[in-house]
Amino acid sequence: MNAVETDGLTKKYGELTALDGLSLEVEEGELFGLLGPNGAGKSSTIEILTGQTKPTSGGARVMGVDPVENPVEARRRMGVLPEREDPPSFLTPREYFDFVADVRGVELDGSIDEWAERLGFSDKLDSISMDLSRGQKQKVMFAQAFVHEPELVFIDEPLTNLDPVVQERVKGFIVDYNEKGNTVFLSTHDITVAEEICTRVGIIQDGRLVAERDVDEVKSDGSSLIDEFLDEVEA
Ligand SMILES: Nc1ncnc2c1ncn2[C@@H]1O[C@H](COP(=O)(O)OP(=O)(O)OP(=O)(O)O)[C@@H](O)[C@H]1O
Repeated sequence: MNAVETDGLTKKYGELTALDGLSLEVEEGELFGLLGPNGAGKSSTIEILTGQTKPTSGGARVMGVDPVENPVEARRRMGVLPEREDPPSFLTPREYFDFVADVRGVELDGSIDEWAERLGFSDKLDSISMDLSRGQKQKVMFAQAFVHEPELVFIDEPLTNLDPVVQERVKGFIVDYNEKGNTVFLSTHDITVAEEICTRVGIIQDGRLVAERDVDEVKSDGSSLIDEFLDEVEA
């Protein structure tokens, strides 16, 4: 089964066309990277797939569910790290994780302390979230996407604001999570990251999918994703 499908997705914000008939498929078990320059439509795509906004036209399915018609059901089957969202200002990270676990119907059993240890925010678990740095907030948001161990995770620009040590840990975690059989759909403008961890990438420009590449095939052809990307984006 496809974990993600979109069919002719179009998204307009007033006069501006952010997505222009985007069709793509991601199979279960892939670590798929939606790669594209600033403003290409990556976040708009993820926002539709995760039921945060509706397309102007076209359709989508995630794990067989229509996220436009059934956003609550679709959200139950996925984890989401949105690009532009913070933990609630007046909750501590611990309180926020308790809330997320409650909504997802899971027991945390100390996993919060493990997450905090892994990503390096143990000393902030009981601080009010509004006092956290940008990167610390991002770590909390990254962890909340995984607490219920979803089979499908959307992560929008996962590494922005993170220091290099944490970036390495986050990349390693994403790869391990995918190797356990879960599907990961990430968006990034960082070609090096896509080449390092993704199994397949789709290149998006001006709201259209302009190319798809199997990352191992690109490497075994002796090519690099940056050359492929520049060819497509300049074309
Ligand atoms: N709520 C909105 N209102 C108006 N225009 C928007 C809105 N959200 C996005 N856009 C516009 O839609 C286009 C696509 O934006 P989107 O955030 O999807 O791109 P992106 O590929 O995620 O970019 P980036 O890498 O810079 O985050 C951009 O031109 C952006 O300015």
